Amino acid sequence: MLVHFLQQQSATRFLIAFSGGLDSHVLLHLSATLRATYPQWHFRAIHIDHGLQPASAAWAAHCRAVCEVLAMPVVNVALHLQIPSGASLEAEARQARYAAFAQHLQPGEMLLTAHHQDDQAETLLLHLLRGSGVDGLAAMPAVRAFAQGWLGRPLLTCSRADLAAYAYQHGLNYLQDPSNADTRFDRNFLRHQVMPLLQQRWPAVTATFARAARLQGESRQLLHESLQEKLPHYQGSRPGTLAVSQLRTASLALQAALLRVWLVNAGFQLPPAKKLGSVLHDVLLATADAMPCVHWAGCEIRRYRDDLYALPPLVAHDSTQIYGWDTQQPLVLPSVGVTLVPEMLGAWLPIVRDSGSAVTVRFRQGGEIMQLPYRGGSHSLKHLLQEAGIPPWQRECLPLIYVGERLVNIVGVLQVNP
Ligand SMILES: Nc1ncnc2c1ncn2[C@@H]1O[C@H](COP(=O)(O)OP(=O)(O)OP(=O)(O)O)[C@@H](O)[C@H]1O
Repeated sequence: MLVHFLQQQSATRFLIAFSGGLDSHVLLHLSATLRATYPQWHFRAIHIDHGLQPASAAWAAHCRAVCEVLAMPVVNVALHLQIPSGASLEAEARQARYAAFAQHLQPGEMLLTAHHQDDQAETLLLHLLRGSGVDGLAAMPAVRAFAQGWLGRPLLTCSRADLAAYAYQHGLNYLQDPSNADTRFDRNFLRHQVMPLLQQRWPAVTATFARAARLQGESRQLLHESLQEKLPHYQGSRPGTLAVSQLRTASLALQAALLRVWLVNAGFQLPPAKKLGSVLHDVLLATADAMPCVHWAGCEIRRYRDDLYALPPLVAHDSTQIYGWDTQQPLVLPSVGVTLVPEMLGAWLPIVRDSGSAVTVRFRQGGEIMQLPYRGGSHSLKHLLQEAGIPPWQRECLPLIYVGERLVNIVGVLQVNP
């Protein structure tokens, strides 16, 4: 089954996530035995030492030794985790583990983990217990994009018993993590208490659950494809935004699904159900002049006029700063993440260079004026920004380029020539 899985992939380089436990030891061993017959495939392993158990350094040494015997190149990563008080140790370790995998995965390489059918059944149940929808119930896909390559799970069709039989047959010496027996953890409780009971009555329950997850995965994919097709019809007036009025014509279920796809496309973490509800009720239904904001880890949803924005949290910025600019080099403005280049001065550049006029970059304080000769006279910055539809939270962060005391460029919005 590993051969069949690998033959279906476009990748030819594989990084095996090797914890030293039964499942990943079998995966490592199977991969090592394939090398003679399939020289086009290249394998290496990675072991992460989370440093959370007294024996973890000895486990890392064991993994190194196993890889040496199998002549398998291995990357050893030792993590020094600081677990914030109140945080879940498991969740923090997992996050750090996947960050390390991502860091070491080469472009076009596929990370292989040893998740199997029993893991899949447990994952499905855990999601069911959390009240997940199709995304969660699809549990773990066999292949998904990951970092600069992919994450593949070639053993999803094998049961734990199959893997144990293989390990026994080949005399594999694998590690047993004592925490796997601790039924205070939900997954272990399902594994040791719930699944055996279900198996007494429905012997094929593990395979059945895994099939249910696979079917949900297919539904998820169809849904995803159809939503990606629909999304452009809901585009707002500015790049990356959604049109509130258009969204409101959709059913509630479609609104929620479109929001999720939009957020995932933009690389944001999905909101908890309650937050998504707030976006649907408080933001989409707000009056046109309201400026609601809903936020969760790494994301803020804001609305301005008819556009819905998803943004990284705004960082505090000192708008009283004034930068002098010699216009010879680009000017980096770290507080707003913008770099100005001399060409932004347009026809002012030769004048500035000849006359030696001072060029400064400022931010909005209130009361600024811009002269627009082609529209006759002076216009307030506030009015010009409103006219250009710039949302209020962006206004304080827009660099304003001055030649002497004359505002000549509202960066990204409006520029005037001499
Ligand atoms: N310390 C580790 N070093 C390298 N690979 C690991 C390590 N721990 C886990 N893995 C990989 O992840 C797979 C799943 O491990 P495990 O079931 O312990 O993790 P989980 O937290 O339950 O699942 P997930 O990684 O999906 O959250 C293992 O089969 C192995 O391939």
